Amino acid sequence: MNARPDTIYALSSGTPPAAIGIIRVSGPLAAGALAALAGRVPQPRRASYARLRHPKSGDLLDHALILFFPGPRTATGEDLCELHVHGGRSVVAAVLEALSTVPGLRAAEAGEFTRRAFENGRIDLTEAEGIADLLTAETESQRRSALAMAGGALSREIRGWQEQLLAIAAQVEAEIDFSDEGDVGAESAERWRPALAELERDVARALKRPSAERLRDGIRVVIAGPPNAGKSTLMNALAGRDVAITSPLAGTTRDSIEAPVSLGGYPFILIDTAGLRESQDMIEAIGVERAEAHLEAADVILWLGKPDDRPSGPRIIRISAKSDIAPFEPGADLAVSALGGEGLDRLLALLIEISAGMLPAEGEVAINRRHREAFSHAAESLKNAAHESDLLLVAEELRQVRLHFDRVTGQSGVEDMLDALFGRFCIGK
Ligand SMILES: Nc1nc2c(ncn2[C@@H]2O[C@H](COP(=O)(O)OP(=O)(O)OP(=O)(O)O)[C@@H](O)[C@H]2O)c(=O)[nH]1
Ligand SMILES: [K+]
Ligand SMILES: [Mg+2]
Repeated sequence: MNARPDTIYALSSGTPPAAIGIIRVSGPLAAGALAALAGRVPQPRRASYARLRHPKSGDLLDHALILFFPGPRTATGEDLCELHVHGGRSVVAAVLEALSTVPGLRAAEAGEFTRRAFENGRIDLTEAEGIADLLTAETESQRRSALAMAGGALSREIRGWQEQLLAIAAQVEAEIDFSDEGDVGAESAERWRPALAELERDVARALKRPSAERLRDGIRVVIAGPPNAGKSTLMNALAGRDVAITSPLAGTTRDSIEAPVSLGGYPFILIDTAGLRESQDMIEAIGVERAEAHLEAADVILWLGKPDDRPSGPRIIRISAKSDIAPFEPGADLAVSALGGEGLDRLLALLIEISAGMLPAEGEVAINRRHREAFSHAAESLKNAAHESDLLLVAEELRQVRLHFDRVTGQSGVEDMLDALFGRFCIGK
């Protein structure tokens, strides 16, 4: 970073018009910006009323609430101020324009406030990721996991591991020094091995955590079966809206249709597919191929065919469909009438029960691909260390483990991913 960073500003609240608009200014000139527009800098961390005037023309822009937060104990780690103005389009535009005339100020880029928080050590990388996830969270389970991550749940855990690692490494180093002096007793040696094994277990357990990608994109529920089984009707019933065309004609659905839905606070992607049959129709045949590909990638399959014909897959709910007019299929898990509503509640409950195991529990964080990669490298090095007898090599493996942990929290080797991460944020965050 520069010795003296730019002072940046942006509208941090939602798109106008709105009741209020909150404009944030961060950087060494934040107080100066307040002085330029409000004529004074208020007492730290106290909201106060001010008339905002254009610094050049002196025109009255708005009546506002202003706040000043002196760094470094602020959201960005810098001097920070907020202008709570009326959220009309032209009010916000006028105040932003006025700020642009203050020398040394410039408009913030997407995610730049959060990036400064990271660069100034206010948050680590996992917390920044948690904030990014929180901004896009649409379901309860996404919000809970993102909140835990943003609140530092994963950082705290890694900090704990780093401490254990440090203690182990110190003992290994001490043994290396002793063995140089040639007086190490074999039985006093290697007391650190159990601690190493424990750390290895902890990291292995973390690797089994639910995937953040699945949490973000939803659990893939594929509705499949022969033509006219009632798949699209069930899709519409579960989605609560008319997503797919239904009709008495077999072969109505020819392409797959996806609908993201939130059920019981969990994110799902419902996928309706073409009825599985040998078809002479080329387009329908392609649809059937797609259906089979979806079945391969499904997290859960809702099977509406004969229970014995079911495809192989991890989790299958065999549904005896059209229970209002059709007899129960022996071997099915439950009877459902998508039109009449019978069995829909039980199906929903079953889906949610299955999903609960795939998504993070209360207070637990899901880990993303980046975390997973670093953790599996760390696990690999921990394993190598555990099987190594040469203490110098053990020490080297432990050093590698530390670097992998550092990568997760952003202490090292992450420059390449920072732009990608902070680019996910909107301007003003
Ligand atoms: N009585 C009754 N009819 C149903 C039910 N579900 C679907 N149907 C009817 O069955 C017919 C076929 O339903 P679809 O939902 O189009 O079946 P599909 O499996 O998507 O059919 P394809 O896309 O052609 O493979 C339609 O006429 C629906 O109204 C149900 O629960 N009860
Ligand atoms: K049909
Ligand atoms: Mg259909």
